[in-house]
Amino acid sequence: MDVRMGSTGKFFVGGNWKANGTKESVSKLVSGLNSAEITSDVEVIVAPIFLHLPYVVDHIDSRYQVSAQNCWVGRAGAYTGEIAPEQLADMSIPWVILGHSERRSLLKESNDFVGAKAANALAHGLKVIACIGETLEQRESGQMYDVLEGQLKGVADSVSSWEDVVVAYEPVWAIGTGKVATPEQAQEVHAYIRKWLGDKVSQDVSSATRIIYGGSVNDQNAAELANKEDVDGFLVGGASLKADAFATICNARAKVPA
Ligand SMILES: O=C[C@H](O)COP(=O)(O)O
Repeated sequence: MDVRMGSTGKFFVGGNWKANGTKESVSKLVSGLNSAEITSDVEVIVAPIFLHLPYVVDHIDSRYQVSAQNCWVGRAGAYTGEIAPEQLADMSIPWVILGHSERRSLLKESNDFVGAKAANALAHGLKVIACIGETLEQRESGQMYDVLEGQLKGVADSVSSWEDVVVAYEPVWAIGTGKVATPEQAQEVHAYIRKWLGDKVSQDVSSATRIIYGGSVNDQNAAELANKEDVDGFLVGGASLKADAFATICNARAKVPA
């Protein structure tokens, strides 16, 4: 087993459906995924909106796991509009995406808040895809590593066990823009994240934690990115809404010559 590939030893691909979908389109997407050919060497997660979670849990093939796109920072209770991690667990939802840049920018989620949510989700038995990433302005003004470190520290300060954490590096400038990071850019940042985990958390966590890339991944560019040493998978937005394209992305590592 490749020790970098986390406890399951598998390449990891998440499909973040964001706030997309109707009953009809989600039903078609689930059917398409159920008949897609996907290598067994990959762990695949799909993340519909809260409303569609029960349908997807009930109808998607067991080759896929289901994720929420957010959860509350505390327990269930008087928090209007929120959904607590134990409620997701009760609905057989094993994963949650936290700290996505759309929530950080649009909803002003801070590094500490994301870290607290991650710790709370883990404490209630969920697995966490923790997202980090810099804006173009931050990259071009030389602040990229400070920004990434602040985001990593937000998680590391709150989380004591990393076994059920996947880190998603998603440069904001690449999300939904069609401007994918080059394989070299992705590798450079993934290597930085792995080193940071080794220096600040532990070598074991650094070796075992999967670091996945997100930002304009599609069926054309996935294989080249998957070939990079520290790219352990993908978090896919737009292309995850098409079953064929998503299946190709899921199989991207399998297509890379050893
Ligand atoms: O969570 C997924 C990312 O935001 C990437 O989205 P995208 O593939 O549409 O660029």
